[in-house]
Amino acid sequence: MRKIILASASPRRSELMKQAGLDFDVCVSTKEEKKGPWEPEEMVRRLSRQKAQDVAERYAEDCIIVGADTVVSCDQEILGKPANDQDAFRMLHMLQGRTHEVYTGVTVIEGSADVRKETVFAEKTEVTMYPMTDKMIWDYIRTGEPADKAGAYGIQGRAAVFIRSIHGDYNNVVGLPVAALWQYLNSGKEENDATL
Ligand SMILES: Cc1cn([C@H]2C[C@H](O)[C@@H](COP(=O)(O)OP(=O)(O)OP(=O)(O)O)O2)c(=O)[nH]c1=O
Repeated sequence: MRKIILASASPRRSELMKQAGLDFDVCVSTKEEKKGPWEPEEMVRRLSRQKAQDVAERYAEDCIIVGADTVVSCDQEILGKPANDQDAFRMLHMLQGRTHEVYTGVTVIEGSADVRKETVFAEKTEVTMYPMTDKMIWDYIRTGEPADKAGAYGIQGRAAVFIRSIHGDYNNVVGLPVAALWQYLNSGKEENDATL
């Protein structure tokens, strides 16, 4: 199996890769994310590609680069990380008591500098939240959890108590649809060549 490079600073993505038994190094993209007027699925596909391509430029040897990007979508609005606490409140106030979508895009770049193959895919998970009072939202914001998370919540953390149901891959909400990624990396391989 070729060396895998995770092009992400997200500790959640690293944890999920480890959980899947994948052996990898981390190399973080430093390019500013170029956001455009795209639909959420197109947005996460493009941003995951930007991250993977930026890191791929630093590796001439034969390897596999994985980039990912996660956004929340609600009322035709794309929610990334909140700019500040007020913004986190606005996002959580919008999301509470209803259903929204979480999209994660993944780009896999394989090969060496001479010949590279790019694969891009995206997963959608629907998340339904219980109603939250303003006090519940502010108490949650004070935990500090929303700051670095798309949509201002972490399903894997304290926000778990506000989740009524989900439809789709849980890990996709946490930032990486690791099953789909593992299946892709292992597709077409003989049993003895699997990365388990
Ligand atoms: C909705 C949700 C998002 N998130 C996180 C996943 C992502 O880390 C983050 C969205 O930000 P991203 O820009 O996708 O990723 P990142 O900035 O953390 O890392 P990098 O750009 O280096 O790859 O939100 C959770 O951890 N739990 C959740 O429930």
